[in-house]
Amino acid sequence: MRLENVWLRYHRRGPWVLRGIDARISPGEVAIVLGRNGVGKSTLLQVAAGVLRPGRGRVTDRPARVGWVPERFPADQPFTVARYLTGMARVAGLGRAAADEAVHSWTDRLGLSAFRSVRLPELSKGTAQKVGLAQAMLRPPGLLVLDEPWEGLDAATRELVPELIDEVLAAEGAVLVSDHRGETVRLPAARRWLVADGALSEEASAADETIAVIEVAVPAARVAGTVARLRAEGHQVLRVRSDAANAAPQARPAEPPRSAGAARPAEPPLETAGEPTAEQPAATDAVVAPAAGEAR
Ligand SMILES: Nc1ncnc2c1ncn2[C@@H]1O[C@H](COP(=O)(O)OP(=O)(O)OP(=O)(O)O)[C@@H](O)[C@H]1O
Repeated sequence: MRLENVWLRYHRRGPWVLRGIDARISPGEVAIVLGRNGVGKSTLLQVAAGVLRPGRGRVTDRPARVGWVPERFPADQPFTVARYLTGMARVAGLGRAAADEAVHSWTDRLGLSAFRSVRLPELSKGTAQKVGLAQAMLRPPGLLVLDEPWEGLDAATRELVPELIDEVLAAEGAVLVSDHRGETVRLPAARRWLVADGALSEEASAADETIAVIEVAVPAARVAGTVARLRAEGHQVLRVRSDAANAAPQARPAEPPRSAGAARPAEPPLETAGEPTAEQPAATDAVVAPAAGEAR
């Protein structure tokens, strides 16, 4: 999704809150929107979510399904939790049975089961906020926009927010989130968008300096080629070890993976001391990390 030269003001002659914002977020990415109070973070999120229309400029390629969680859930509605969520699920396009199932599963997951027949205005702020989260997740969103999602939530649900974000990212959704509590330290891979004076700039992400270590199991015959390929792609190979437990026949893939390297015959062993050759046991873990300074 792209924001292209987006300008927004709330009143015809009022000051512009957003002034020519250009930004882009891709599937599988999360961006934290930062900035001092009143600078326009919520405004930007609402434009991204499609709640506000820019006065000038446009938003393109917004995913069809947007989950929008406002900072304050609008609880002044005369519905019970179950009725509200079922209605929202139907609006999101789910059939009756699928809507009931989604409501059941999300109220369970967010600890709302006991509140299904409670009317929205009777909920505490934190419980109402959970209803807001549930309605955004009833159908997996292509874009999830969370305005201060940790505000007022109990500890258990605060822990759940990064999990929900990860699920959206894993399904190739994108996530925008604002946070003044510092809870986004839980999202180390997030991009950081800074709003100031109506403009947006991107801070260097902590993820750019952070190294992640991935353990990869490959058939022993492919080790040398895999190691060579990973190095050629700029990754550091930290260690290669044989893994007797994984060498059992049922742990092997029925067919070797059909990646470009895997399709080749066993490559000659690397000469690095301690690295295995094609004669070593059937399953081996290569531990890799991105090379220092590698971009995300
Ligand atoms: N509905 C509205 N009508 C008029 N002005 C508004 C409205 N909503 C926000 N504003 C103004 O727009 C500016 C940006 O507000 P916004 O809520 O986007 O900031 P924010 O960075 O999210 O603030 P906070 O960190 O306090 O939540 C502020 O000056 C605010 O007073």
